[in-house]
Amino acid sequence: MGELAIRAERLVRTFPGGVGVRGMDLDVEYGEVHALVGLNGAGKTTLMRLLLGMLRADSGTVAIGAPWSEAGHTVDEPFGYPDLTTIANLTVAARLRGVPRAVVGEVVAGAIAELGLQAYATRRARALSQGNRQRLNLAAALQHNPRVLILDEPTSALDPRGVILLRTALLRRAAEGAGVLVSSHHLDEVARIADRITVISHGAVIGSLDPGGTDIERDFFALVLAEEESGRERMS
Ligand SMILES: Nc1ncnc2c1ncn2[C@@H]1O[C@H](COP(=O)(O)OP(=O)(O)OP(=O)(O)O)[C@@H](O)[C@H]1O
Repeated sequence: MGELAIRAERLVRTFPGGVGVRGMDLDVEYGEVHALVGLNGAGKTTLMRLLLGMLRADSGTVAIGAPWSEAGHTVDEPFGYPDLTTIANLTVAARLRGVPRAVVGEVVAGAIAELGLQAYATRRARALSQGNRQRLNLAAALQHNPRVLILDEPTSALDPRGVILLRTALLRRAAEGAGVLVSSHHLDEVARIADRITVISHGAVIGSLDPGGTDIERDFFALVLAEEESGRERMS
């Protein structure tokens, strides 16, 4: 196996109220979309925050194969500066990722077109709908063509057109060699874009799903219920 975009080994992070992530291993290769699925509270966001260094692990290691300027994420992102327009927000985000001043206008225009934000380009962020705020966050995460992408539930507020735009954008980034980690509750959507699907439950990886499977929802619940059953047996 070649160089990895993301590698996490034996990651542990315990919260006062219980376990967030308990001994997780995960890797993302360059050129693939790797999806994380799991029920609410399974540990997806915690894992992503650990990968991005937003949260300190109790133990375990994380390696990201790109400098910050070549990474993009939408984990815990606010929706931009509320008083700045879409264009201004994206310009700031691009400059912060080191996009040269000479090409920043072109990069921002490309991101606005890619996420379908043309009609909102001069609108202040605070006046955007929730779905368009999510598009703005995604545009900021994608516009500098990062080599490593970490997106937490990127379609949660998107309309069907937005879902298609994002799908196209992520498949393009992966085809160009980026490593993409994405969490989602939309199993059908995940099956369309992911090369690998990892299922997590109660802070641990419990298995994987075949993106080409005929009934991915059934396979998902089979894994989750088996894990819950074995958890109950351990407790009894
Ligand atoms: N800051 C925190 N303090 C205490 N517990 C936390 C904190 N952050 C997360 N947790 C706990 O860690 C577990 C995993 O939460 P996490 O947000 O990672 O789940 P998730 O899989 O992203 O869920 P969802 O699908 O609902 O977004 C949950 O039990 C949650 O309550």
